[in-house]
Amino acid sequence: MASGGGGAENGEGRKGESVLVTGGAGYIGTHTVLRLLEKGYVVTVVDNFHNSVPEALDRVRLIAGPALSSRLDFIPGDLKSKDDMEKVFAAKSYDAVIHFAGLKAVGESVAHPTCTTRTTWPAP
Ligand SMILES: O=c1ccn([C@@H]2O[C@H](COP(=O)(O)OP(=O)(O)O[C@H]3O[C@H](CO)[C@@H](O)[C@H](O)[C@H]3O)[C@@H](O)[C@H]2O)c(=O)[nH]1
Repeated sequence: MASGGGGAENGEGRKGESVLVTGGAGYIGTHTVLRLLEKGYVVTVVDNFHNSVPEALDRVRLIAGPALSSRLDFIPGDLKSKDDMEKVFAAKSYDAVIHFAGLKAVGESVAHPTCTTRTTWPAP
């Protein structure tokens, strides 16, 4: 997160700051989203469920409870699609982006090297 004011430096988070989490339905993503909500951030997840399921975000909402979940938005989207990304950035402004929507399985990267590269280093 950017520095300057607030309590982010001592681990308190900055209430109301908006964070976009790509791949927020994945393993590390869901844990991070939950922690961000607990810290007071407004969180938007973009994910195409390439390697996860919608129920993962349902479980985050269940654990977080209705109050914290009211600060969680989900936008379906593919990082390789310029149209999808324009929708994500038209929806609101973000104070920070955390990029977890990477493909890193060795077998998949050997079988589909172009797709892996374009996803992990977004092309649009
Ligand atoms: O083009 C893409 C590609 C991926 N994703 C999403 O990005 C997320 C990536 O999450 P995941 O595949 O779970 O990766 P990690 O969170 O890095 O977790 C991986 O790495 C962990 C640490 O090694 C392991 O414990 C997990 O089992 C393994 O899934 C998933 O929701 C995907 O659907 C997209 O949205 N778009």
